[in-house]
Amino acid sequence: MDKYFIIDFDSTLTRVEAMDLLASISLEGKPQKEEAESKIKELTDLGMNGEISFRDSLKDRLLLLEANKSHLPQLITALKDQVSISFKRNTAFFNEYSDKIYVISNGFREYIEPIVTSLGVLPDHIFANELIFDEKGNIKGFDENNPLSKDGGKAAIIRSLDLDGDIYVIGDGHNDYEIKAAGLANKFYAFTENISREKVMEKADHIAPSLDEVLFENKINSAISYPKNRIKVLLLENVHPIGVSLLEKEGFSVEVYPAGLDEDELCEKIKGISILGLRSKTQLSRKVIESADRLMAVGAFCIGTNQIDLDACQERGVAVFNAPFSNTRSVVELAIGSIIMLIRNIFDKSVLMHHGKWDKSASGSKEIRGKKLGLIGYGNIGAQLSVLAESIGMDVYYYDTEEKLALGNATKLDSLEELLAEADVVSLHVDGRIENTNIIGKREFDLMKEGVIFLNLSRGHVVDITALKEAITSKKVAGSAVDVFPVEPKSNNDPFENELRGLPNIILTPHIGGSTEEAQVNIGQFVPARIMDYINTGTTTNSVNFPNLQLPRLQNAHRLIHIHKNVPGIIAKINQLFAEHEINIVGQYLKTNEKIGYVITDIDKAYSKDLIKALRAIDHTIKFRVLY
Ligand SMILES: NC(=O)C1=CN([C@@H]2O[C@H](COP(=O)(O)OP(=O)(O)OC[C@H]3O[C@@H](n4cnc5c(N)ncnc54)[C@H](O)[C@@H]3O)[C@@H](O)[C@H]2O)C=CC1
Ligand SMILES: O=C(O)CCC(=O)C(=O)O
Repeated sequence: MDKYFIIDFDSTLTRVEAMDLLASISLEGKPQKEEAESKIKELTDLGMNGEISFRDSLKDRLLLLEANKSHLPQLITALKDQVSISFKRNTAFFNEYSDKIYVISNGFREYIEPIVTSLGVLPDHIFANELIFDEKGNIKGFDENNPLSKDGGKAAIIRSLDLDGDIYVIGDGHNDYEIKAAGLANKFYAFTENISREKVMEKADHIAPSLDEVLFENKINSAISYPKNRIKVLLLENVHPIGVSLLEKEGFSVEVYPAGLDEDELCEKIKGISILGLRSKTQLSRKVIESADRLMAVGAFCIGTNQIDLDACQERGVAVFNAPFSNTRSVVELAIGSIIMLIRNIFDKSVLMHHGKWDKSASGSKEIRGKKLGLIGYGNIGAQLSVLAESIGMDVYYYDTEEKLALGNATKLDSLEELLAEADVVSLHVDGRIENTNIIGKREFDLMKEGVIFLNLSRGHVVDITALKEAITSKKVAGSAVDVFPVEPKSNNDPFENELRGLPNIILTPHIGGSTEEAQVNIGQFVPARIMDYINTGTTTNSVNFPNLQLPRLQNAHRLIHIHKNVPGIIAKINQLFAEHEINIVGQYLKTNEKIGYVITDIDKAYSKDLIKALRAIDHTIKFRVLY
């Protein structure tokens, strides 16, 4: 059975309503411009939603336009730039299916024809209204005998065409739906790439956020390998709106959830999800990863990735990305602020003031100048804190399990014990790997100086909380700032339970070290960019569990992405298949880590389905995808 595609023009084939554009040209410099333009938009919407008769909407809009024939060339030039993005990239569809595509519009042939014929639509497959001009070229009306100037006009045209086959209507307006309502189409696709009209979407058989979606649904080759709207993204834990909007703009279907989810909830929610975004609260366990059926990438909208089972992700070919330095500065600033507040006992004094008590005294209150700051963990945060603390007069000492370059005048120490014995202020900046559980406990507090200030802004489980409580109670620790806890509430609505509550000179903060507007914007931009690079090109730069490969943009080629278990001989098998299928390789990139191999092969356009099947069937293949 032949398939015919009936395509609407305004807001479907082009991103705009041509009449709005004509108004902005014809009313340029006229005092009534703004008012007339908004009236035209309103009339367009009322007509498109089926709230007023189409003919009335057209008549009233034309009157407001005050347009002339001389405005049309400018309109046509502007419209050429406004062809919808997914239509622009699918010109091959217009060429291949030219005898099956009709553009039927209630707009005007005078500007529609030059645009759609340039895409490959045949002139006798264009049906539209026609303008009438007076002797001065002013638009004075339209041909009222044209069926498209009447309500139900589109259906009348289809009826007269008497097409022998299935009919698919693609449009954004109620008048497009009417073709289906009249029993003349098999399917109505509500096209939402440019505008989403609730009333139209409700009636659609299928929502099509792009032409690619229609082509994919109809098993027709499209310019991209997979419609983006089919890629579902789940963003948990209040990811910054900028991240949400970047992923939406890319065309993904994005769902947001304000809090974290527990394991069972997530096992359910993750079904069908291709990209998961989370922060520090959500535990992405092996069980969850094994419940995922489409997961391709995880974005940790934070630095730490200890909440994610990275091995399980790797074994399933799921690439994990984080934001390794987007909130570094924010944590450092909170640490500096906390040190000063604690060493002056400001918080307790402030609380007393709120209760009406004036306690002016210098006792136990010190400057930080000349005090020894001991940093445990000298990574991005530790090192930046080192520089800032030194610039305000502290002497910095650090201990790191890795070899790290001392910045400024910082002194590297060879053991944790040395550091604990030396420091007036101890600040923890290690990562949350499981081996770091309780690295600071009773023994370590005992090794610290009397009256030490102790900060943990890294991860809750690295400190034994009971030991810290005892150290505070016994006055061994004179002040402490704790931002992270072994158990943290899932959302702002859940209570905070912890034995540190109510102790003196303790700053408790709800895991907000990285929660500044600047950091969240940085993260919201950084992580989606990595994910989109990965989805669109296969690039894995900054992935925390995949071999890092920076790939060139695809040009006139197909990219085959093969993720496999790192066992000998896979690349040989891949290339043997290319040779057997006489495939010309235009570029190949390979990187492995201990567990997986990541092979990207760019090939000439021609390849067979058998090749793809054979590549997928290679033993130890974890994931395979094609990009074009
Ligand atoms: N409170 C908050 O809101 C935030 C907390 N964080 C936490 O801070 C941690 C550190 O962040 P970055 O400095 O960016 O990470 P990083 O990975 O650059 O640095 C961590 C450093 O700790 C060292 N290290 C690990 N275990 C150690 C041990 N047992 N003893 C001594 N050194 C050890 C590592 O060798 C590394 O140099 C993150 O992993 C995250 O858990 C990060 C951002 C915000
Ligand atoms: O802001 C968050 O949710 C987590 C911050 C954090 O701990 C991190 O970046 O590792």
